[in-house]
Amino acid sequence: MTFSNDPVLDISGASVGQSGQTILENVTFSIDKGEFVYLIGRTGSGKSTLLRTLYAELPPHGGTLNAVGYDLSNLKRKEVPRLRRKLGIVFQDFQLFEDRSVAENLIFVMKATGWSDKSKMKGRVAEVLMNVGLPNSGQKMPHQLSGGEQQRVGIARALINFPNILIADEPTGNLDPYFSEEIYEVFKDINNKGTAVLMATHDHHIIKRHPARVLQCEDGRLLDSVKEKVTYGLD
Ligand SMILES: Nc1ncnc2c1ncn2[C@@H]1O[C@H](COP(=O)(O)OP(=O)(O)OP(=O)(O)O)[C@@H](O)[C@H]1O
Repeated sequence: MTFSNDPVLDISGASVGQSGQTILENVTFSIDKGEFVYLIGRTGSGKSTLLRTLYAELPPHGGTLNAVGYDLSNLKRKEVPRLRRKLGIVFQDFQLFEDRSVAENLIFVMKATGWSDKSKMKGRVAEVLMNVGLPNSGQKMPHQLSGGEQQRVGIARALINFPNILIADEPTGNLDPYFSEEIYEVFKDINNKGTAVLMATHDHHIIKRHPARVLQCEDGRLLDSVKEKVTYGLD
């Protein structure tokens, strides 16, 4: 159960890794409702591993991990879809179905997550497309959209079930700088309305232009700019 003032992510003494290898140890941080936090670190430092653990694609190797009210160390398989309704995921490569329209991409996720009322689905599709600044694109096919617009659809999809936090793994990694800025603005707009954001990025220009709390993966540890100096690429 999540109470209104509980952090959306509350991680203490956690180890994360994959294929039996631990990548980050003693990871401790929490993210409150409505916070905006960057996750940085060199290639291979463990950003994706941490994010994939948070959305239950990888099991934690130890510690206490609470994500949107779910205990990730004891998560039952049937709870994973419920966790992912409260925690929206945005990918670097958009991961849209190329043979379905924008609206159909969104409706696919809605049906898979328990929506059935057609008029409610239509209403929610219009709402999330409005939230990401694509009010008239429901009938378009992904290939008719720019990369930046396709990522907006990816964000709209992550918003469908009113998540408490958006977790984004290098959402601007496939975009040129103009679209990167635009996508940042979409995240910030959503964040200003109360949804927390945890964004992994290599884009130090964005962090410099829009400073916020930074978590940094370095040498198997996670540094937190609230408590210590983070350095990688920011000086
Ligand atoms: N499937 C896998 N099995 C075992 N080790 C892996 C696997 N995928 C990645 N790794 C290792 O885990 C470590 C962390 O990788 P991860 O992808 O989390 O880093 P990252 O910080 O997200 O990097 P990038 O910025 O390139 O996305 C790396 O040393 C990598 O080689």
